[in-house]
Amino acid sequence: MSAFLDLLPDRPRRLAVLGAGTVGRALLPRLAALEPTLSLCLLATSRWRCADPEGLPAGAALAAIALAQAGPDAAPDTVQAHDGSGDLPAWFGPGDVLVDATASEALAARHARWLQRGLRVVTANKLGVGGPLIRHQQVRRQVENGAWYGDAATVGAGLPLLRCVRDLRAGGDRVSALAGVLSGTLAWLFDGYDGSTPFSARVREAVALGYAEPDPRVDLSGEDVRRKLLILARAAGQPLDAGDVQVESLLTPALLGARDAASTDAALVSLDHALSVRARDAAARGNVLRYVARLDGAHARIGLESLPLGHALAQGGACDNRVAIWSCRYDQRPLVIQGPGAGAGVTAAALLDDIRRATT
Ligand SMILES: NC(=O)C1=CN([C@@H]2O[C@H](COP(=O)(O)OP(=O)(O)OC[C@H]3O[C@@H](n4cnc5c(N)ncnc54)[C@H](OP(=O)(O)O)[C@@H]3O)[C@@H](O)[C@H]2O)C=CC1
Ligand SMILES: N[C@@H](CC=O)C(=O)O
Repeated sequence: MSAFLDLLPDRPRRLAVLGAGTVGRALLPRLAALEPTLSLCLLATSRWRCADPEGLPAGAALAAIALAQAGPDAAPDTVQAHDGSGDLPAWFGPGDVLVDATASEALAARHARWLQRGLRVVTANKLGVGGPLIRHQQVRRQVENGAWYGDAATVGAGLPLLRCVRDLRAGGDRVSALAGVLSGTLAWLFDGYDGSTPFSARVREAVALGYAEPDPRVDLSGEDVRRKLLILARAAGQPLDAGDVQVESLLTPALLGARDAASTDAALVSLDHALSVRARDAAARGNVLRYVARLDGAHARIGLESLPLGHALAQGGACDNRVAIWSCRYDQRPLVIQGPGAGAGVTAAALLDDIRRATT
């Protein structure tokens, strides 16, 4: 069936974009580059969606959903309420492209089933291949059977990290170790931080810049980095699960206990003292703080490190990710990849690249 549809000359592929937040909104204007081979037919947030098998104008769909979100009574006829479970219209089928631009656990749990149905899945959501090992394995099984899964945006916001690890393995190389800064938010927070300004104010800025996860505690706890390290480790042939990674969380009890966005924001000040002490201590030694992920064989750990200024992993600025890869080929001096690792623009561009690959 999928192969048959792929051969149809005059039917643009349908595109569904789930998620219209920082990343989803940045993707929409870029889709014009893929017309007329691709037609946006579904746009959804967690509670509302616009859908039309013949195609939707992206700007109007976004505006209609925004009206519905502002107040259900204002919802235009073109918008329907939905339960966020990822049920798709019957007309969305094999050969069509689905983009997951959410951080939804429920949607990530559907990736393998969507692939099995013949959909091409492109994701910024790390909970698919960076979630439970079994979920990763289900997705890989579908890919081995010919399904198309684009996950470039999940690590380094599209930096050629995952591709590099996979290419090394495909060429018969063996990735023995990885080390790097994998969080754009934490890179940005610790870039130039010497403890003299409130860390909490920096976190608020990183959220405003669109670097942080929908809940910034996912960055501060190391959970976002854990997901990325799992994705890289699995690509390197290490079938690790979340519990195999030793993680140093930066969360304080006050942040752990926060119940909603407002109390999380208020609890951010609890970070200020502890982190300023660590930053001043590092500065006194001529060092800087970096939140580093390390994989050595099957051993994985993540945490805050005090590194000399000249250290390879202390380089890079702003939200840069910087990752060193050791393999048989790169055994004496590692291969190093560096660049912006978060932000709406680079992430949306990485999704667009994957959508283009999925449709050509
Ligand atoms: N920001 C970045 O730099 C990067 C982000 N990513 C990943 O991109 C994803 C999105 O991040 P971001 O845009 O910042 O997050 P936002 O919180 O800004 O947006 C998330 C969007 O997803 C929607 N959503 C949530 N659950 C569902 C659901 N079940 N069905 C349909 N839509 C749903 C939300 O709707 P509602 O408004 O109703 O809640 C919202 O529109 C995350 O997984 C993140 O890890 C990856 C690389 C870089
Ligand atoms: N919150 C993430 C966004 C990209 O994955 C980060 O800061 O790296």
